[in-house]
Amino acid sequence: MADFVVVANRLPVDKRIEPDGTVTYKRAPGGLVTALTPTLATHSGAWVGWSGAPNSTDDPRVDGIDLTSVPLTEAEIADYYEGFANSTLWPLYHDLLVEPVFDHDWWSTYVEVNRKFAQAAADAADRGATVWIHDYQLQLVPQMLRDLRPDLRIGFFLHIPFPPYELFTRLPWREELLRGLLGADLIGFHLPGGAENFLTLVRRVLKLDASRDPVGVRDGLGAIRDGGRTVRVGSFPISIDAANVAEQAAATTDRAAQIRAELGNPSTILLGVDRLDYTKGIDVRLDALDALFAAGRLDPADTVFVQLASPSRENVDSYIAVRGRIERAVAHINGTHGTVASPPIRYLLRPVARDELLAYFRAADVMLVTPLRDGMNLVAKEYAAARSDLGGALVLSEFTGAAAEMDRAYLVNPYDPRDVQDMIVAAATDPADRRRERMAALHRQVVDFDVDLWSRSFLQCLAGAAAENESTR
Ligand SMILES: Nc1ncnc2c1ncn2[C@@H]1O[C@H](COP(=O)(O)OP(=O)(O)O)[C@@H](O)[C@H]1O
Ligand SMILES: O=P(O)(O)OC[C@H]1O[C@H](O[C@H]2O[C@H](CO)[C@@H](O)[C@H](O)[C@H]2O)[C@H](O)[C@@H](O)[C@@H]1O
Repeated sequence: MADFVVVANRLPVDKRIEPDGTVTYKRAPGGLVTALTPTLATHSGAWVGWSGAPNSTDDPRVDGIDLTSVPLTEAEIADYYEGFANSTLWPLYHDLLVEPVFDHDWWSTYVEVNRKFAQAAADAADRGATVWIHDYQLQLVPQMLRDLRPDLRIGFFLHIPFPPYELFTRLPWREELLRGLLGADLIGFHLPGGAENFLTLVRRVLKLDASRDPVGVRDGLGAIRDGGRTVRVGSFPISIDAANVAEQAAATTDRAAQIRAELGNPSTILLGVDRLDYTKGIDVRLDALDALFAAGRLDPADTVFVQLASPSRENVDSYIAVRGRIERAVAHINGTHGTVASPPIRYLLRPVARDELLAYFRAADVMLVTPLRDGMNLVAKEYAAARSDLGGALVLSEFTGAAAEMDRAYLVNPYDPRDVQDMIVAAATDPADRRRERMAALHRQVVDFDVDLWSRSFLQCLAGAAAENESTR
């Protein structure tokens, strides 16, 4: 039994089957696992999640963490993960960038799968344990778990934007989702705006007494009175292990120089690093580069843009469509502005090893992070952390959570093509001392506000909120 349990859609491990048939597990390098490893290591920690493959029941122990697999059938993966989570909630919570699908069968499967996760968490948690539930895939788990185990301290964190009343209330299941979340003692969002949207929804849809004061960052929590309990609501912007990224990136100097040489030593290397998702605005930056080459504002013979894309949710129609759009744009730009020997766009559709990624960060003169909407965007923070040499420049969409903290980036409105073009040119051509001064501020920001602060501040507020509820039980 564990006294600290993380519940997330995915387990934090990569499973490998070796050529001789033996199975090995390696800790996945994701932000969440990095953030929570210290807490998991100092407690008897457990992690409840899905392996990413159908019907997996392995429960390995990796790096001192007990992993509990929630097995999902192929039909559940289709209806819960690809369906309700990523074809209904994901587009609805990301400003309707594609049309969400409202399907009652998907909803039924979402309820059933959330129940499986709640039961697995209830089975893993010791008496009075702290359980931290993550993200939009599991919004019903807090209340389901509270019904099963009223003794637990329950926190919930949403990693994606939380929409305003006018969008959220399109959901036929809006009351059930709000009620599901209210099972937590503390509900965390990246930004105060998400927390305030939630308070408004609870007041208007559920007619509960919810505070109206602005929510602060890691402070100034909102409060909802629900029967005898108080549910606290706050803003906790996630970050990265910046010191570690900086140290590892500094060790890639040789490889970074080699990358520049492999690309033909152009004057300017631009870089994009993303999951292949329509929210990330990969097409926004490609369109801007096409226009800049056509107008002669950037020289395609002396500029290279490297887009490293990681395949994502490949069975979902909107992801198949965005891949097609991006690949057509890459072919169009190279065909129009390049030569056979030196195409200005280099595009890779597979995940890149961590060290290699850090070397690309060190090689890039300009990092392009142009999402149309993004809860946080850890790539922007990784780039700033990697540039302890104070080189490079970050072009960052105002529609990312990261923009709220990284205001010394070259901020752009991704919906305004001219603004994106102008900012790319400014980031590439501003005097070196101005670029350096901006990067120094960004680097300091990510080092000072790291992922440890994120998890510590959330867990501290959770302990306070839960103790308050326990004292009135
Ligand atoms: N092509 C890639 N190869 C390797 N890692 C990648 C690639 N694309 C993205 N990543 C990593 O995945 C994570 C993405 O996190 P984030 O920017 O917050 O967006 P999201 O979680 O929505 O994908 C970062 O840690 C980033 O380094
Ligand atoms: O699990 P997948 O379907 O493969 O998707 C990967 C993750 O994508 C989302 O990430 C979000 O969380 C990041 C960290 O807080 C944040 O920076 C980013 O803006 C979000 O998009 C998703 O929320 C995770 O659940 C997925 O595991």
